[in-house]
Amino acid sequence: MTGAPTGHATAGAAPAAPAVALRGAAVERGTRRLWSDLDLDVPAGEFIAILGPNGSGKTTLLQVLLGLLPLAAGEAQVGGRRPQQGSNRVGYVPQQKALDPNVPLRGRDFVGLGLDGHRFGPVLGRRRRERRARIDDALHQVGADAWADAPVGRLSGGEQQRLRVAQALVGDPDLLLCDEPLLSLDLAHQGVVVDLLDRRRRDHGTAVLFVTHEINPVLPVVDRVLYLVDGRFRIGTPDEVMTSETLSELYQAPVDVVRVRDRILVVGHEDSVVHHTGAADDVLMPAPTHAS
Ligand SMILES: Nc1ncnc2c1ncn2[C@@H]1O[C@H](COP(=O)(O)OP(=O)(O)OP(=O)(O)O)[C@@H](O)[C@H]1O
Repeated sequence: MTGAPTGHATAGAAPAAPAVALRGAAVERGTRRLWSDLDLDVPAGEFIAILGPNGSGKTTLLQVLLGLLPLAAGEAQVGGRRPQQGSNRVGYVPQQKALDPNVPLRGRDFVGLGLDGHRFGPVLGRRRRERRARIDDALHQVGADAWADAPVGRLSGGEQQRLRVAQALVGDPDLLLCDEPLLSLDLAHQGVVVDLLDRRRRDHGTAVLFVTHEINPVLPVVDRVLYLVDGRFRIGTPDEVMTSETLSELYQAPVDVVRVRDRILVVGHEDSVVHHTGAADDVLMPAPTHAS
């Protein structure tokens, strides 16, 4: 199932290469094929949530698009080119790992790592001021002005996570790859980050691939879902993919999907593995046998 792209490319603009194009793509880790035959076009401005249990290959897909891992079969393009390591057109929010408490970087240094040297050249005079202004703006967008000069290793997990988002945005990317960027964020700051990414894709046409175990915080902004389970996958709108029938087929076990107001609750049975649906749902849903 493939839903119609609902991107936000500017009307009247010359047709551009999609932000991401995958054709017959397959990935392997060691001797294990994680998924194959994946076709996906992501136009400018589209917001795609990537869901699936632990180990289904969500992060691996981002690594392919970052040019860190070759496909085992098929083709991948980012902005019409083969994925390249270190591309300044791609912003990346990696899966969260606490930073070393002694890392000798301030918040603004950490965000500045998202700007490449080619574009700014020697950082002197006007360029230096321009660079500083962009970093300040990125810090401000994630509400991190207060710790611009604080050592990053001493910040909380959520504060560090907001700096990672600022670092991904500061380079003005065409594609944002986000690996569980809401982890460690309280509900208010989850909303800040989701609104920021949504504004970014609407105003600048940045395509967003957003790996998450929790669909509800992004449900209002998601165009399509790519749901990966044990080599099987579905692509489509949330209404197409997030159904009992589709998820039961993917998990090959009974899964109930229930809509409660504007939220989706996913309940697994026996050995099926389902994702959490967000802290606010925990009171509403029975605990699954396993939850990723
Ligand atoms: N560098 C590596 N070498 C070998 N196997 C790897 C490597 N990185 C990941 N894997 C394996 O590939 C599989 C997919 O990993 P991946 O990180 O893409 O899953 P994921 O869907 O992002 O999972 P999670 O929800 O736990 O983050 C896992 O079984 C993992 O153990």
